[in-house]
Amino acid sequence: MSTTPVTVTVTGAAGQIGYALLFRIASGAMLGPDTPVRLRLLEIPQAVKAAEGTAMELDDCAFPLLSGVDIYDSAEAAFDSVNVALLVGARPRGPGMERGDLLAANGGIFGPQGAAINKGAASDVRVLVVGNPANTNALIAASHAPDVPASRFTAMMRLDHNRALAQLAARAGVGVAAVSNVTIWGNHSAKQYPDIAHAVIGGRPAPSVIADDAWVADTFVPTVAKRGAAIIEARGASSAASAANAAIDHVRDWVLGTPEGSWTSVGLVSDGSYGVPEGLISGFPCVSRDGQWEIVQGLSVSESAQAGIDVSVGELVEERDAVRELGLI
Ligand SMILES: NC(=O)C1=CN([C@@H]2O[C@H](COP(=O)(O)OP(=O)(O)OC[C@H]3O[C@@H](n4cnc5c(N)ncnc54)[C@H](O)[C@@H]3O)[C@@H](O)[C@H]2O)C=CC1
Ligand SMILES: O=C([O-])CC(=O)C(=O)O
Repeated sequence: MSTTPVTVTVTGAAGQIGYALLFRIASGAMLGPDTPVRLRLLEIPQAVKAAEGTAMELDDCAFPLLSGVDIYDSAEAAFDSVNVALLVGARPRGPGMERGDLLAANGGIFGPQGAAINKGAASDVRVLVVGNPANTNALIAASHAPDVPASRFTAMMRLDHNRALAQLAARAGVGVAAVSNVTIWGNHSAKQYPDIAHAVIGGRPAPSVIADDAWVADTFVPTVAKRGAAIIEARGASSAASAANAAIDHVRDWVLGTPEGSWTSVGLVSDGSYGVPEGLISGFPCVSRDGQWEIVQGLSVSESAQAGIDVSVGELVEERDAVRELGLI
């Protein structure tokens, strides 16, 4: 076992996702069974007491890998020496809202947090933004951290990716482990483009296993893209356990590597690949090698897929322009 703990900061630690996330990080599900972790919880002052309750429960689990829990209401203190930063703390949407409607309420959180990461984070810092609208919030945070490579700021597309795997597995009547290489392009929003063109089901191309273009276009794509709203409608609150699980999957693959032969979906800064304007944080098919995300290159993109990607990327451009207007980047 390694002896130096990895410092993991979780913002919004007293919230719903925080409650589903912290115990799994402390159990070793995120960084592996040999890596001790030191948790730093960031909350707003009014929620510090609730975070203290969560920290008491973490103690009571007696996790062998948990080397300490500290609670902060200052971003600078919480991100000092951080290796993995999970930016969850932000308002969730309610029924009838789109995630983009949260920009005005949440955008202001991510500039100061990006600046604090720039100031104090460890040189290997990896950042995952979960708080919505995640892609544009990640853009805001990255733009306040000029000394940190932009590729270290990622946005969570993994929940959409996992939703797509589950829908395909159910349709094909196979276990979810038999499905791979789905891509969620663009924005984590209702305009995302879930793409099965290169997906594999049980070793065979997904389009020929499913063999039903109408189901893909009229059922699969909207089910995945609108799943967050369906959960809010059913639960009366936004996805929490599945979001926490996706965050664990994202960071685990980033640090430990994606399984050989398969990729996942990551909100990563664009280098211009697949026509996505440079600098936007967009969903791409990605593999992780040696602890770095790389966009999978050379995939064929049909005309209709490109149209779907363009719509979603257009929304990212609008969000970027809106936060520019608000002076957030
Ligand atoms: N990217 C994704 O796939 C998903 C994103 N989300 C988003 O994650 C965010 C959190 O969701 P929940 O945990 O359900 O919400 P919640 O309302 O239960 O918890 C949010 C927590 O963040 C804290 N917070 C607010 N401002 C903060 C700040 N400046 N610094 C630190 N903490 C702060 C609040 O005090 C609260 O405890 C929401 O924006 C939600 O929309 C939710 C599900 C999936
Ligand atoms: O839909 C929401 O507002 C929460 C979220 O991002 C998701 O479940 O994908």
